[in-house]
Amino acid sequence: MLTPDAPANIANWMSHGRNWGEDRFSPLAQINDGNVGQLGLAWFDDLATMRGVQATPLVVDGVLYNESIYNIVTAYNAATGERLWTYDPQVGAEWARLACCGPSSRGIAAWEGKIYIAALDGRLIAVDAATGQEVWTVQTFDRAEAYSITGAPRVYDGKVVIGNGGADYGVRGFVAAYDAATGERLWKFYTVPGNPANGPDGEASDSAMQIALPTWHGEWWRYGGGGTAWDAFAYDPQLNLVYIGTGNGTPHMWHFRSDGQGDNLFLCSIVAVNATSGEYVWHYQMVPEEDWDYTCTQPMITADLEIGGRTRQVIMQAPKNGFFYVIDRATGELLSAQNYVSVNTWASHIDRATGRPVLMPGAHNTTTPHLMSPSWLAAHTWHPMAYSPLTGLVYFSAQEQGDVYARAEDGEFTYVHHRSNSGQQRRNQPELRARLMEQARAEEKGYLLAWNPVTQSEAWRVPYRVPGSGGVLATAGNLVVQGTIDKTLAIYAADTGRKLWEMDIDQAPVAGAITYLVDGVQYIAINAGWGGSPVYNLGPFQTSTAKLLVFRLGASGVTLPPPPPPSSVPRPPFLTATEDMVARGRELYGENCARCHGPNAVGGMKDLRWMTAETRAAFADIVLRGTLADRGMIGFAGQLSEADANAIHAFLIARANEDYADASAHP
Ligand SMILES: O=C(O)c1cc(C(=O)O)c2c(n1)C(=O)C(=O)c1cc(C(=O)O)[nH]c1-2
Ligand SMILES: [Ca+2]
Repeated sequence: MLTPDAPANIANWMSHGRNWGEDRFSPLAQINDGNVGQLGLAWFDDLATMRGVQATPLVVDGVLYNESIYNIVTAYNAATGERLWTYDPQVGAEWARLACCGPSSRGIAAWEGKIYIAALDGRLIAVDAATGQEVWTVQTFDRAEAYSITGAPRVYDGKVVIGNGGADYGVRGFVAAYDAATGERLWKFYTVPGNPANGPDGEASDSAMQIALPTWHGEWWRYGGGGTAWDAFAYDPQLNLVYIGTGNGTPHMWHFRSDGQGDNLFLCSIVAVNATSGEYVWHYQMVPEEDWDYTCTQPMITADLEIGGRTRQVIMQAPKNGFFYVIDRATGELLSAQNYVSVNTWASHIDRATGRPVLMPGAHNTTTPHLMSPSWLAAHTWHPMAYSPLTGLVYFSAQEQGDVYARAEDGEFTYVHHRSNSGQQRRNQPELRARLMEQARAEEKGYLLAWNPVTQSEAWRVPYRVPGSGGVLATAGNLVVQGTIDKTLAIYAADTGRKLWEMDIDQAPVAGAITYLVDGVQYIAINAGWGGSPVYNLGPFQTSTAKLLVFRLGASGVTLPPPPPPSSVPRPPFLTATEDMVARGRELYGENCARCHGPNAVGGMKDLRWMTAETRAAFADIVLRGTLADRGMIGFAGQLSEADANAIHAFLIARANEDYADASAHP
């Protein structure tokens, strides 16, 4: 059986992180630091969407499998770009509302002649890799709950492992494994406990809930509790362990979720489970008392490192909270942890003896607004990370991006099904809030970081203008490949960070690149489509559609279509609403709109500051009655009133007036 790790598989990119340890390091070196200057565009495919495309393509034996938005999968001849088949699972556009950051998927899985698609609406679908014909489909979650899937499935030992998202709305996270041949469910592992009155779930490997239960208080199960495994997994076939990265709690505010008590296992943890049974083996919790939408679903990489004169089997992660962790992957013991960005609002350090963060005074949320950096916007989020065993360095997109947090007053928080249930309030002390927000924006940084996991120190960095650059690939050609927020694809020397090659592509890829070999020729491929979490740094106008780009040495003659001319910035209407109404709109915007349209209404998949007069006239119809539902902007009539929509519009007009002079100067 040809596994992703097999040396015979050097030409392929068969699994999400290339191998089961997900190091995103390719031993291919035909394209290298000596000749990368000759890299040119070999072929591309226009994905015909303005949404972010986050998927890592796969390549198996000369066929490239790619996934666009709404889980549409296309197979290509990997050398020529000829389309072989397309499979569209027909995901309803309304599911985009339950995906915080767009209807994108981070990828697919391949195994024994099948391609596995984890659809946004919870279906796990196996299609024939040769024809794109559906083989089997199972529904992985209850469609009445606020779950969605954006993460890539993985196949380990003939089992398809898949998690889900939804902790920002209110669900109970779990991971399940299905027989890759038949779709039969083999195990299910909950990441947080359910209502203790209901007893164990006989269908799940539930023993770990006895460990988790004492760490929860109050009535968290009413809200689901969270802990969703929405992105990263890794697998060690010798230890027979599947590593699960878990997410934040629901509601975000610890005070409302768990009466402000307890660690709340297994939120923001790595949990190792037995690959055969789904039974708990060990856990390490990065963020006890989770209170900030910090997630530990970030990419995990296994490696064998020389630490203190011994070879250690480790798993590494750089989660949202800004610390880089090196953990023994057999036992879960913390070997080291060091901050890779400035973290001085959350924790001073991680105590080696207890493995716990030493929180800064004032880190936990109160009703007074305070600035947290890192914030939910993440010091590093799902963007693929790479590790080169040749340089011994880990490469990832790091950023310093704070945000203002304050929790609602007691009695002010009411849970609403299918809605963002953060437990925050965005009204108190608006002047303090505005000042902190300004400070956060002024302190923003984004860079490509090369990190030594043994010494826990920075090797080099490439600073960018702003946060928001993409995933990373490392190769034996001494290359590190990254899409940048400056709308380029860039390649750096893996040992020094020196820039070797860069191309304008009029798109800022957030996804990770891959590399593969067909008929002795090495290619580099990447999805270039900007969107997802830090959705606001590209400026008000994103111009080109998303594209799959494929490069090789010496390619010439293939050029991208010229970018459409930027549209001008429409002058916003005068602000006539009261301050109170704007404040109410700010709050509603933060709870309902910010995840897609950007914090503080900057950027997003549609920048709402720069609506045309026609869109403004139709605002309530769009927001409440879903007149743009076919584009994924579903109506919020169940959650918002006419007055709410007007308040949100007033807030957007206020924001547009604040920023108009700047935006019209730099369209
Ligand atoms: O709590 C969750 O279940 C959940 C899910 C997702 C997701 O599925 O994309 C994200 C997050 N949280 C999240 O916290 C986050 O920052 C985030 C960024 C992105 C993205 O696609 O860029 N997704 C998600
Ligand atoms: Ca989240």
